Amino acid sequence: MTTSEKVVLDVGGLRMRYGSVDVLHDVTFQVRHGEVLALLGPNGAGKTTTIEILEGFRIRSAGRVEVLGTDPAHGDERWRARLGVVLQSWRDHGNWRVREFLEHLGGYYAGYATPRIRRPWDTGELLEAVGLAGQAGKKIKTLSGGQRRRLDVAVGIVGRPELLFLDEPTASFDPRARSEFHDLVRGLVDAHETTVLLTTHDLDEAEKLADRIVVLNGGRIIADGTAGELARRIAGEDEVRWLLDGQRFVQKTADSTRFAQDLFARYGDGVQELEIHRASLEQTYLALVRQAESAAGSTKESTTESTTRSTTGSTTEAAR
Ligand SMILES: Nc1ncnc2c1ncn2[C@@H]1O[C@H](COP(=O)(O)OP(=O)(O)OP(=O)(O)O)[C@@H](O)[C@H]1O
Repeated sequence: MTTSEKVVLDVGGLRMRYGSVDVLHDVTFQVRHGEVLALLGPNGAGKTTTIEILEGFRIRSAGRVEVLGTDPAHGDERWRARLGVVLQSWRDHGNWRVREFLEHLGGYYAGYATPRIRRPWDTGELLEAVGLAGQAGKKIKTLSGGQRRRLDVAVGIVGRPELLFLDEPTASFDPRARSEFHDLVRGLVDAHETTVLLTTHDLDEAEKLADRIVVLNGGRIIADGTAGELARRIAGEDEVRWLLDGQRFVQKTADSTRFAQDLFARYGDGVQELEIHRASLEQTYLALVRQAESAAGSTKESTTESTTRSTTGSTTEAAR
C-alpha cells in the first residue's frame, strides 16, 4: 500500500443522539493520507458534532470511527499529539506574549518527536509561516482579531500534526489573511503530507483547498466526491468552447479533460481560446441541499398523510 492510499480517517455508520433527537444518521466516509476533505452543510447539519467525535471530544452513540488507526474514544496522549485542532480564539492567556505562548505549548510535543517528524515546530519558523513574526513580542490581548486567528492556527500546528482539523478556520479573516491562510494550508499538505479535515461555509475556500467534498444535511451525507464530480452530477455535463479556423464551437461532454486532450491531439495549435465551463461549487451545493430538503419534505408530507389517513381509517372503523 502506498502512503497516499493509507486511510487516515475511517468513519462507518456513525450515529449521534442528543437526548431523544438523532443528529447524525449512519454517516460513512473515509479520508486518505495527504487529502484535504471539506465537510460542508447548512447550520445544524452536524459538522461540528462529527468533528468533535473524531477529535475525541464527544462520545458517539453508535458506529465505527478510526482516526490514525485509533478509536478516538480511547485515544491516549501519544495519539492526541499527532492531531492538530484549530479552536476558536485563546482568550484566557491575554497576558502571555505570542512567542513565549507558542514555545510553552510546543514544549508539550517535544516528547512525541519521531525520526520522521521533528516536534515541535521551531517557533521562529512557525511565526514566519503564519505571518506573526512582527507580533512575536506582543501580548496576546493586544492582537487584532485576524492576528489572533493566525495565532489559533499556529497553536493548531505547533506539534506538526499528521491530521489537522479546521472548523471554520477563516471566519473572521480579511481577504489577504484568507488567501495567505490558504497558501499555508496547501504548503502544509504538499510539504509535510498533512491530512486536513475542514468545515467551512465559504464555498470558494472549499473549492480552492479541498481535494474532496462531503456534504451533510440533516445529519446525513447527501454527496461525496470532487467538486468536478459533484458539479457533473448536478449540471449533467461540462461545456467546452473553442475556436478553430475562426469558427466558434461548443460541445457538451461528461469528460472535458479527455475531450480537450483529443481536441489538441487532432488539431494541435489550431485550437484557440479553449474554455471549459462547469457548475460552480456554490451552484452545485445549493442544488444538492435544495434537492435533499424537498425530498425530506415530501417524505414528511407522505408520512403525515398516511398517519392522517390511518387515523381517519381507524375512526371510520371504530364508528362502524
Ligand atoms: N450539546 C448538544 N445538545 C443537544 N443538541 C445539540 C448539542 N450540540 C449540537 N446539538 C444539535 O445537533 C445538531 C447539529 O449541530 P452541529 O453544531 O453539529 O451543526 P453544524 O453543522 O456544525 O452547524 P453550524 O454550521 O451552525 O456550526 C443541531 O441540531 C444542534 O442543535
